[in-house]
Amino acid sequence: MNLLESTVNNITELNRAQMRQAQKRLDSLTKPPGSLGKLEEIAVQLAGISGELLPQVDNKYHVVMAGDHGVVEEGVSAFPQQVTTQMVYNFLNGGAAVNVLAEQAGAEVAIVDIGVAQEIEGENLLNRKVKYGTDNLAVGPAMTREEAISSLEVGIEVVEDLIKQGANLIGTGEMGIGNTTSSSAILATSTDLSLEQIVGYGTGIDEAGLEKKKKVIAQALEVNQPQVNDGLDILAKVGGLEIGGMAGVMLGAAAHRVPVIIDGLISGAAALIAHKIEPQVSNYLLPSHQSVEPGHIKIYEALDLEPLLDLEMRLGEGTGAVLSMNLVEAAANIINGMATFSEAGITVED
Ligand SMILES: O=C(O)c1ccc[n+]([C@@H]2O[C@H](COP(=O)([O-])O)[C@@H](O)[C@H]2O)c1
Ligand SMILES: Cc1cc2nc[nH]c2cc1C
Repeated sequence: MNLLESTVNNITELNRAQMRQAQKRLDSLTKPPGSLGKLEEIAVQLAGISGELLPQVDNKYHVVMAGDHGVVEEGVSAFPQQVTTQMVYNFLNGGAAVNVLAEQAGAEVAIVDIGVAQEIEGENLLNRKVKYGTDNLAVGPAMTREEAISSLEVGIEVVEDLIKQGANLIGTGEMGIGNTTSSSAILATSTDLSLEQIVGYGTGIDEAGLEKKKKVIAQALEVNQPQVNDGLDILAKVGGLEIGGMAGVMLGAAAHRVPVIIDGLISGAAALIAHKIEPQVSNYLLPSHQSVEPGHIKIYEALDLEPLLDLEMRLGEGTGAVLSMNLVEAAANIINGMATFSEAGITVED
C-alpha cells in the first residue's frame, strides 16, 4: 500500500459522542444557549476532530505550496510566470502579506517548492519539487497520474512532519501564477455550473482576458475529458502541483485528526480534489473567508461549508486562512475557559 492509500484508509468518522458532550458543556457555560453562534459550532467540530472535550489549537502552522502552470503560455494571467519564484523569495524573507498575518496569528509558516518552474534555493525552503511546473492543460494533461500522486504525497509528508513537531491547527495557502485557471477547471469538472458562473479575473485580467480564459478552460475540458468521480484524474489532467500538495495536506491532517483551515479559490479546489478522493475529509476542514473569485462560494456550497469572513480579498497565499486562525482559537478557548453556570453561581431558576 502506498502512502496515499494508507492515509486515506486512516480517515474516519468524527467522534460523535465527544461532539454531544461538547454541545452539552457549551450549553452549561455562562451564556444563553447557542449565543456564541458559529464559534460554538466550531468548538463542537474541534471536539469531534480531536476526540477531546477540551480541544487545543494553540500550535498553529501555515503551509504555503508554490507551483507553476504551463497554461500561462495561453495568456490567462495578468502577471508573468517568474512572479511565482519572486514571491517565494518574498515569503522566505518574511515580506509577503501571509508572513505579516501569520505572525499576528502566532502561526509558523512553512514554504514548499512543490513545482516552481525555476530552481529556488533558501535555507528555510522545503524543496519538494515534483516537476518544473505543470504542462499546458489546454493542449494535454497538466501532469501524469504518477506526478499527481507524488504531489499529494508531498503534502501528506509535509503535514506529518509538522504534526510531529506538535502542530494542532493547520492552514493551507499557495502561490502559483495561472492557478485560478486550473482551479476553475477543477470546479467546472466537479459541478454542473457553467464557466460564466465560475471564472473570474484572478490577479486582474481585463474583459478580453476573461473571455480568453473561459475559452482556454473549455478547450482544456474538451481535450482532457477529466473523469468527474476520479479526483486523481481531475488533478492530473487540469490540476496543479500546489493544488495536489494542499489536497495532500488536508488528507494527511484528517488522517491524524488535526483540523485544517482552507483559504480561497485555489485551496477550495484542492479541498474538492481531497473530497473526491475521500469524502470524509471535509469534516476535518474549517472554512475561512469568501474570495472575490465567483467560483469560490460555489466550492463552499459543494462542500457544505459556510465562510466565516467576507473581506473582499482575492490574494491567496492562505491570507484568509491565517486571518481565521484566531477565530478558531477563540472557539477552543470558549469551551476550555468559560465558567459554567454552577461554577459562577448563576441561578437560572426562580
Ligand atoms: O485565493 C484566491 O481566491 C485568489 C484569487 C485570485 C488570485 N489569487 C492568487 O493569484 C495567483 C493566481 O492568479 P492568476 O490570475 O495568475 O490565475 C495565485 O498566486 C493565487 O495565489 C488567489
Ligand atoms: C504580487 C503577487 C502576489 C501574490 N500572492 C499570491 N498571488 C500573487 C500574485 C501576485 C502577482
